[in-house]
Amino acid sequence: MPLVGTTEMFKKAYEGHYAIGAFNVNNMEIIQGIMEAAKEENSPVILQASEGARNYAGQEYIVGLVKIALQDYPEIPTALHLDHGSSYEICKACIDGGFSSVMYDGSKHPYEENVRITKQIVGYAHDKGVVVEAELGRLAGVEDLVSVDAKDAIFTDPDQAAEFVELTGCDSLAIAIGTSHGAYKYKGDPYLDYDRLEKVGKLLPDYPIVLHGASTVIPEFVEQCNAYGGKVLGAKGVPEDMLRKAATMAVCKINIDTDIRLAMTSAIRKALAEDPSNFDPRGYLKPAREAVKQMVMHKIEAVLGSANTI
Ligand SMILES: O=C(CO)COP(=O)(O)O
Ligand SMILES: O=C[C@H](O)COP(=O)(O)O
Ligand SMILES: [Zn+2]
Ligand SMILES: [Zn+2]
Repeated sequence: MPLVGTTEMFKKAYEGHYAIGAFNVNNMEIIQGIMEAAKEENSPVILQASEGARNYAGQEYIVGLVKIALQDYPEIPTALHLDHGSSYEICKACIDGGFSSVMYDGSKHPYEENVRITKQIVGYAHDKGVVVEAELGRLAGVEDLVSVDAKDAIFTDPDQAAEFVELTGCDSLAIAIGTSHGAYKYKGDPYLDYDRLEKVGKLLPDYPIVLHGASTVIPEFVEQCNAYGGKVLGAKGVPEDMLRKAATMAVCKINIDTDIRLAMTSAIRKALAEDPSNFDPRGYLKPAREAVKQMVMHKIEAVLGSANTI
């Protein structure tokens, strides 16, 4: 099967009250680990590359590696997605280069400009059969969100979200309801604004919503990092049961990068510490790839609910 867009997988996920995992990829081992997990779980998957990933590996390497993975796993519906594209030019380069889905993240721009550029990208992408994710709202840390006013200032406004989708024609929308990127998401208790998500769902029926910044920062992996010389202190993520609940609502795509980073790095630290004489990269990259696989399998089972949906 060639790369697919996300329309079909999101439709099934919406109807089935589960979500598709979008996992960030930067190299061969990460792609292989994710695809092995998708195969084992019989689940569709989204491989996503950020601008940082494009700079690190090179766009053509990423596309090439994913195409080879597809030959190995032709039965797995797989999308290749640009994560947080910051301009029309970068989205266009990915569309022209073989991606099946792109995100334009205009959330830092004024609303009108976000609408204008998103619409322009949707026009180009749809002509080429590529789907577009957009973003509205700010994925800030929520430690200061004590008041309703503060939430309204940062989180996505449901009415504006409905208008934005109508104006731009984007195929999915990332919203801000309390998640944020990285390993340090909350100073206080974890929080997701389900009321807001429900309002968005009512105003945009049958429409796929995306959650960024949805890693859980599983303590076991932080502890393993730190036990083998790491220094990851005070990290906190979104509890998995909270994400599972969001996946049963309008959320059809859940983005996970940090948990894969922690899984890989803790595996590499452990392997190096346990065999200090080893200097063969395969000695630590093999357990790292296995750690990616196990993490993705765990996410599919505990968070996404997308196992056996092919
Ligand atoms: O949203 C993400 C990628 O776009 C990743 O979020 P995490 O940092 O929570 O893994
Ligand atoms: O949301 C960002 C993703 O975690 C990708 O991170 P990156 O830009 O460092 O590749
Ligand atoms: Zn963003
Ligand atoms: Zn993101």
